[in-house]
Amino acid sequence: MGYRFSDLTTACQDDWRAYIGHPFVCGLGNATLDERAFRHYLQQDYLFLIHFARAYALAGYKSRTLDDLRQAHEGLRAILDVELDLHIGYCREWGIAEADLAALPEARATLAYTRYVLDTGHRGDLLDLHVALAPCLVGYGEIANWLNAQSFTLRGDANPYDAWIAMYASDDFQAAMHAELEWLDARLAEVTPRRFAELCSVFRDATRLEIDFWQMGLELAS
Ligand SMILES: Cc1ncc(CN)c(N)n1
Repeated sequence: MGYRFSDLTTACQDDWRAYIGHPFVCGLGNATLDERAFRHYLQQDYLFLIHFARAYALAGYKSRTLDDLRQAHEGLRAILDVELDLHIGYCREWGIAEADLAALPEARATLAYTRYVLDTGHRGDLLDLHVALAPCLVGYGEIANWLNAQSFTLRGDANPYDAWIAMYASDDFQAAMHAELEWLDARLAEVTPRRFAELCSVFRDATRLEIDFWQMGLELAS
C-alpha cells in the first residue's frame, strides 16, 4: 500500500511511453508535423476541451469536501482560463474561427475518449474520475517537459508549434498539473492493492484513448 501517481505510470509504462513520445508529439517538437494534421487536431481538441470541462464540473458535483471541490475547480480553471482562451486565439492564428469550431462534427476518437471519461465519472467515485482525467492534465504537462528535454526539439520562431509547447510548459499549466499530482498522491496513498488494480485499468484505458487522439490527428480521420 502507499501508492503514488508514479505507480500508475509504472504499471502502464508501455502505454504511457507510447503516449508521451508519440510520433505526433515528436513532430510538434522537431517541427515536422504536417500542418493539416495539426489543424485537424486543434479543431477536435476544442470539442474535447469542452467535454473535459464538463468532466471537471462533474468532479465538483461529486466532491464531498471543500478540498476536493477546490481541486475540481482547479482542473476546470486550467481548461477554461488557461487552455481554451489560448486555444481559441491559437486556432484564429491558424485560420480557424471560433464559430466554425462550435459547428464541427465530433470525430470518433473525440467521442470515444470524452464519453469514456464522463461515463467513468458517473459510474465510479471521485478518484476513478480524477484518474481518468489524469492522462490529460498530467500527461500534457509531462509532454511539454519531455519535449523541452529532447535534443531534437526546436524552440522559438523556428518552430510553428512553439506556442503549443509554451502553453503546456507555462507556469500556470504546470502549477495545475502539480496540484493534481499532489491530490492524486494523497488519495492513492490510501487505496488497497485491489482498488489500485481497478484504477490502473481506468488509467490505462484513458492513456490508450489519448494515443488514439494523437493517431487521429496523424491520420486526419473523422
Ligand atoms: C486530447 C487532449 N488531451 C489532453 C489535453 C490537455 N488538457 C488536451 N488539450 N487534449
